Amino acid sequence: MSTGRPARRRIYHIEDLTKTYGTGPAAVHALRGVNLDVDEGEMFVLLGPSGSGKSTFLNILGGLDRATSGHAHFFDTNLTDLDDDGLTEYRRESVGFVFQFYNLIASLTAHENVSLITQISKDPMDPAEALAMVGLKERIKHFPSQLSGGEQQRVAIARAIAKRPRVMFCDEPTGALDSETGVRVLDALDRINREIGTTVFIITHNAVVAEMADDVVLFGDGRIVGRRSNATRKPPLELRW
Ligand SMILES: Nc1ncnc2c1ncn2[C@@H]1O[C@H](COP(=O)(O)OP(=O)(O)OP(=O)(O)O)[C@@H](O)[C@H]1O
Repeated sequence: MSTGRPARRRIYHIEDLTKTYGTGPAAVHALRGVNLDVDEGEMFVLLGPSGSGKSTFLNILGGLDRATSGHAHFFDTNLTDLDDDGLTEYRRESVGFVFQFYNLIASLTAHENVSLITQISKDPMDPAEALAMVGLKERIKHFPSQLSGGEQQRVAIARAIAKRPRVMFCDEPTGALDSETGVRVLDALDRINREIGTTVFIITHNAVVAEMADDVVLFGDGRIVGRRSNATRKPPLELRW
């Protein structure tokens, strides 16, 4: 059945992915066999209780951690086959990360924080263009201490997007923000997804955020226990919590 969406390439094909931390009686089964297909350009939201495996899953997809078994294909590349150098190259060229805490360098301006990444990227955006995309055109000369939490998070998003990654992984990007500020951060992610087609994954504890997604995945005890597609995406600026 047609979904009405244009045909897209598959960016991730995940098969029976498991992750166990530790061994013997102390072993923690963080992922117990996850299967998922993701099309390029999708906006994905991952929900689930604390400890259900969301961050572990994203860290493996982002090349920050390794699976215990199973496969994670990124287009034709099996991430689970890559050595450390291969994973580093994958992260550097294809992946942007946004975390709950912004990790900006306090002594550098917004523009300089973004430039640090563009200087080592193959085909970067102009840092000012990346900052304009997240609504910070007028703030490029400000230092982190002169910016609100939401603005600092948007600098972190500009830094992640400036190297034109194929995919963005965002782990609790609004976790430290109030609702009004949080929706502006989500709006920046929505804009990047729509305007340059970056595939975006957002982990959140906030079920309201799911309304802005194409697809919503629910984790429970190391497995995907639910998945749904939204017929329409709610604009982030209309979300309230
Ligand atoms: N480095 C690690 N060593 C040992 N156990 C770990 C490690 N990282 C995660 N775990 C465990 O794996 C399980 C899944 O953790 P994970 O962080 O993926 O869950 P989560 O759904 O992202 O939780 P939260 O919403 O609280 O961030 C938990 O039981 C956690 O304690």
